Amino acid sequence: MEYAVRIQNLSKQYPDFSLNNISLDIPKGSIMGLIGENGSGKSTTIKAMLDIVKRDTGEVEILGMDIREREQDIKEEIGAVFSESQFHEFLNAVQISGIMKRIYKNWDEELFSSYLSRFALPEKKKVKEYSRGMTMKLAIAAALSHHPKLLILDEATSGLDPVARDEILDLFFEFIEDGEHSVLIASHITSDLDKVADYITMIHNGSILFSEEKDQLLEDMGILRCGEEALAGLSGVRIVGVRRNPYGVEALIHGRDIVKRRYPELVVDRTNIEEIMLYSVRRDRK
Ligand SMILES: Nc1ncnc2c1ncn2[C@@H]1O[C@H](COP(=O)(O)OP(=O)(O)OP(=O)(O)O)[C@@H](O)[C@H]1O
Repeated sequence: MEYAVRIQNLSKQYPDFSLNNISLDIPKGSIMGLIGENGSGKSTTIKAMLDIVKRDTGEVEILGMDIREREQDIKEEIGAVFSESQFHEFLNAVQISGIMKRIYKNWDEELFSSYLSRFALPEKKKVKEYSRGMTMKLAIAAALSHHPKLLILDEATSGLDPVARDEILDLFFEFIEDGEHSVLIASHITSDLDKVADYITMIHNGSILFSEEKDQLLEDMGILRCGEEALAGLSGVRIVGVRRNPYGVEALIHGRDIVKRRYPELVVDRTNIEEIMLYSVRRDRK
């Protein structure tokens, strides 16, 4: 398998936080969703991976290149969007295009202009007169207009309404369609990742809880609703987290198939990324 990104044992120590031995691979042509609570280390992972903050340990290979050796070449191949606005608020889209042309060898004015029309972004309006959603769309348009191979988004869709988000998600599908382009999205909007991600990595307290193929994860895991006794009597099933209510228990488990086969009398429902995230974190807090 070819990889767009390979990260091995990436660590970064801040006075009150440490990112611990993060290892993760993003196969070429796929969308990786990075999830985790506020402050879990998603942005630090992205920044350390891109050498925006200095990492303490670890190896990072992007599109087969070492970021420390070929930073400029790699930056030409990456489109990155962060949640904070990247453009000076007194600029308009035309002026931004002029600046980007000087930064990126492959800057494509026509492509940028076509994204502006597609997202209904006025060319002459200053960024400060844009809404938050418009600013995010502008940043995504700019990130895509130098023909990057890898798109990295850190909470970039959170300011968008559901219609605009859907539009952007469609764009991501188009982007990876040829198998040569890949996307890394750090997002709290787990429903977006349910829709588009091929892989999900969850970070918790600076460490990776899991990094797996989404379909496999959703196929394997399930929410079991039963009584305390039935839960205690399960075998061959790994319990990730449990919620108790007056009527019984709800547990996130690995091995939905095993439950169905061995315990046909029990109810086990499909789950989604949001439940996986909530139960995984609650386990830690019990
Ligand atoms: N420059 C810095 N100096 C010191 N601590 C930092 C710095 N940047 C981030 N941190 C700390 O690292 C931890 C992880 O922050 P990070 O921004 O990576 O989390 P996140 O998962 O992206 O959170 P969110 O979902 O809120 O954006 C936090 O405790 C934060 O205070």
